[in-house]
Amino acid sequence: MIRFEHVSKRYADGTTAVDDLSFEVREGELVTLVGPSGCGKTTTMKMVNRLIEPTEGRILLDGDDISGIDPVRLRRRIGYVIQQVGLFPHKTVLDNTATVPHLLGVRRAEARARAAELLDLVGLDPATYGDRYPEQLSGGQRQRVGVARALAADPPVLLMDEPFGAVDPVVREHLQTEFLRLQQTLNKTVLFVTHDIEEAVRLGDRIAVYGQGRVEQFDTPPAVLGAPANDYVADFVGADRGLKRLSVTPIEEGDLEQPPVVHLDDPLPRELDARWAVVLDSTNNLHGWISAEHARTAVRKGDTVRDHARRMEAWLPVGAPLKQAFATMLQHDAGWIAVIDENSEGRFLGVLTPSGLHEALRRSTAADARDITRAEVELETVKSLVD
Ligand SMILES: Nc1ncnc2c1ncn2[C@@H]1O[C@H](COP(=O)(O)OP(=O)(O)OP(=O)(O)O)[C@@H](O)[C@H]1O
Repeated sequence: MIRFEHVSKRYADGTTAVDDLSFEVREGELVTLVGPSGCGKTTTMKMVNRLIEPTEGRILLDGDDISGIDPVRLRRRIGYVIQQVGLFPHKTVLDNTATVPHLLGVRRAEARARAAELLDLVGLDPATYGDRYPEQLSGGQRQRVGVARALAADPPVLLMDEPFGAVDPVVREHLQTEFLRLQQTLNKTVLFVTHDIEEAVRLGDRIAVYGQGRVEQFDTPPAVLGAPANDYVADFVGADRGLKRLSVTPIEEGDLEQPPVVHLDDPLPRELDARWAVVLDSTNNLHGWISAEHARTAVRKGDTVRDHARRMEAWLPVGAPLKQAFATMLQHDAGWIAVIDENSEGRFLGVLTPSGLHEALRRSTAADARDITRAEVELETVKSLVD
């Protein structure tokens, strides 16, 4: 979708801002560009909408060399969100959002109706906020209007340059969560600049880690965290990368163990093969659990599992991040957590235990595929937490 082919940018004063960049952002993919200040992220982004022209190489959008596309036409296909949102101070929130479609010839009423939908989509009630002026909004609300405005012309591509950089960490996390949810339905092709590795890892399908003007590693968050390409990347992602990887590694079915299972209407068993069993209903959905000791001591003639089962307080869908599993285990002081398939009405799949969690992390490093020994991959932090 967006393809960089040996792209370099040298400024007149001799600064090489970007040096021989080659990578591709696939359709519907969110790629984060992360690196320290001055490493060339913004330059990379501005070359995509031709605010800056490369000195060498070419950039293709949907297979077309953008140097042959009129910049104004090009920018209609590309939404742009920047940190200083740049809203028009004398226009209302609704009019700010409707500006671009209106400029593109959409009738005013239609543009405003669409703008109202978009404000709703980014979590701002148009009835409450539509008639306000930018100065009457909080920083986070202004950023949302910035996102809504960039989406207004429905461009297939979004460029986002530190869009959540100017708000406090709590609002920032909130905006990130909302943006991820939005992206799940919109499926835009997104290039997202940040200097914050946590943000890059959280949002990116893939991450480009920049050194000075060069991409040092371009890979998925688990791969960057699990197998940094070199010392520079390892240093940049931080010593706690093992922990960070917990947030980007999903629970897979293969990570799960199969405990003994009983059904609600079964007679209460006197003996179980383990200290506890999972209790399912007649459609194999998760109901709860039962402890072996309780079954042994409490059983009376004619009792069924239903009479003694305890409801499950916590479970997770398959695909949830390991961090959530770990947090849930800690919160409930539980040695295992049940995992269900939300797509098939909550069918029980198995349980995740600390050792399953540890194995999942190992898998996620792709260490074996890269032929590096497990000892080289930093798992110690997590290991010490779960052992
Ligand atoms: N017009 C210019 N003339 C000369 N050098 C420039 C110009 N614009 C940017 N640079 C230099 O190019 C390099 C890359 O700048 P760029 O803005 O792309 O970095 P960045 O990674 O986005 O940094 P930040 O996170 O601080 O925004 C920097 O060293 C910067 O000083």
